[in-house]
Amino acid sequence: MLEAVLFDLDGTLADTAPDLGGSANILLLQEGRPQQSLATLRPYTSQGVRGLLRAGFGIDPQHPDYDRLARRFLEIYAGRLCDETQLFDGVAALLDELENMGLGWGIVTNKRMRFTDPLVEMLALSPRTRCVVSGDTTAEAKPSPLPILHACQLLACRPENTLYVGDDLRDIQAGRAAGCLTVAVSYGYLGDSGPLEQWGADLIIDHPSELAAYLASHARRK
Ligand SMILES: O=C(O)COP(=O)(O)O
Ligand SMILES: [Mg+2]
Repeated sequence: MLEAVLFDLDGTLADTAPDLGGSANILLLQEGRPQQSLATLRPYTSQGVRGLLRAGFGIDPQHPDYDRLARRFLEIYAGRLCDETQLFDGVAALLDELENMGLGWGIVTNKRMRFTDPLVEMLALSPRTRCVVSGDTTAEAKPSPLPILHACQLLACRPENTLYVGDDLRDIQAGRAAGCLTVAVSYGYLGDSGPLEQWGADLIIDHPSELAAYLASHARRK
């Protein structure tokens, strides 16, 4: 019997790529570098600042300019967390459906708290989500199972009766390591982790409505 559904944030609940990519382009402009299209930056947004600096500047954390550029990028992003960010099509209806079914849902993201908390507020999800676990809430971030296990404690649900939904290989790895059922979404950022059919997810969906349909046939009222 399903007890709860936990979601990744970037690339799963919310399309944060326009603000992350937009922030990267502001930084590129300030540094006198050429702009990148959102289509180019989009797959890298799954890896947060590290991915965007790799895409925009071709640098990794070992590079001497990395810390300075990462700090600047995060300052810029903090000022435009939700200018263009919105829930993916079908997410609002899915969350309504979960609540109608009496299933609690929560957020487990690798985004840091200082960005997650205001963004969740601006997306009007704060009163609805049963937990917000960020990349720095627990000692380790995904692909460690710790954040998901922490969320299960907060929701008082058993991992084996919980779905974890995400758009990156590390989401599926974390969910499986926590003992959850896992769902991979193909509409997110996917990253560079190879075909999602090979991630080992229990279910793959192309649109949030497919999860609603799956839950309607599997979930029981609490
Ligand atoms: O900001 C990140 O590092 C990625 O965030 P996510 O875990 O919600 O996809
Ligand atoms: Mg994601």
